[in-house]
Amino acid sequence: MNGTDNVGLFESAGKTGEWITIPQGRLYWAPHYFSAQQADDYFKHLLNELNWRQQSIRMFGRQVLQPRLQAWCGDVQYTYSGLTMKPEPWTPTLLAIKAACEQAAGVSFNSVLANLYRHGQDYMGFHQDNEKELGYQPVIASVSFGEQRRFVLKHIETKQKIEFALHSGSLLIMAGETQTCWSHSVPKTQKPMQPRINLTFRQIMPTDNIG
Ligand SMILES: O=C(O)CCC(=O)C(=O)O
Ligand SMILES: [Fe+2]
Repeated sequence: MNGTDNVGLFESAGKTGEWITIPQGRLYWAPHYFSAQQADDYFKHLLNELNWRQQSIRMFGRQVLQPRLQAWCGDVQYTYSGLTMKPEPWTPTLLAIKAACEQAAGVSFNSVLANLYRHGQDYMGFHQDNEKELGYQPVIASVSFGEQRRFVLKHIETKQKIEFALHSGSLLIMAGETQTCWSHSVPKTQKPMQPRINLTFRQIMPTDNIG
C-alpha cells in the first residue's frame, strides 16, 4: 500500500489485520486472513457451488455484457445499473466466510456479490458502491481467492490513488466515507492470469424501508 499512514493494529482470532485511515475513508486490511490452503479450498467450492452468470447492464442506453461472471446470494434482492438481481440461497461455504468477515468487520451482512474474473481481460471499472440500499457509510468486506489482481482506489476529487495487491486469502474492508469519496476498480491486464473469485459482503436494507 502506498501514500497513507497506518493507524492502529487490530487482532481477531489470530488473524492479524489493521484499520487504516485514508483521507476521507477507512479501510481494514488483513493480507492473510485465510491460509493459502483454506483459500484454495474456498476457491474450488465457490467455483462449483455458485450459479455464475455473465449478466448485461444498461450503459449509455445500450445493453452491455459485463466483463466477468457474477452471482448474487443472500436474503434480499439488489438493483444496480438497472439490473435487479434476485438472490440465490446461501451455501455453507458462503456462510462460513461471511461469519469470518463479520468477526473482523464488527457488523453483520445479509448479502454477497460474488465476482469471477476468468482471465486478465475480465475486470471491474471504477465505481462507488453507494446505492441507497447500502445506507449511510456502508461497511463492505471483500475477500479474494485464486489469482492475485490489482485493486485501485481513486479519490473522487484529489485523484489520489491507493493500490492493493489482492492475493488469495486476503480481506479488505471499506468503511467510513470510502464509498462517498473514493471509487475503486480491478483493472484489466495483458498479463496471463488465472481465475480469481472475489466476494463482497454487504448489508442491504430492504427497498420498502427506503423513503
Ligand atoms: O473484485 C474486487 O476486488 C472488487 C469487487 C467490487 O468492487 C464490487 O463487487 O463492487
Ligand atoms: Fe465495488
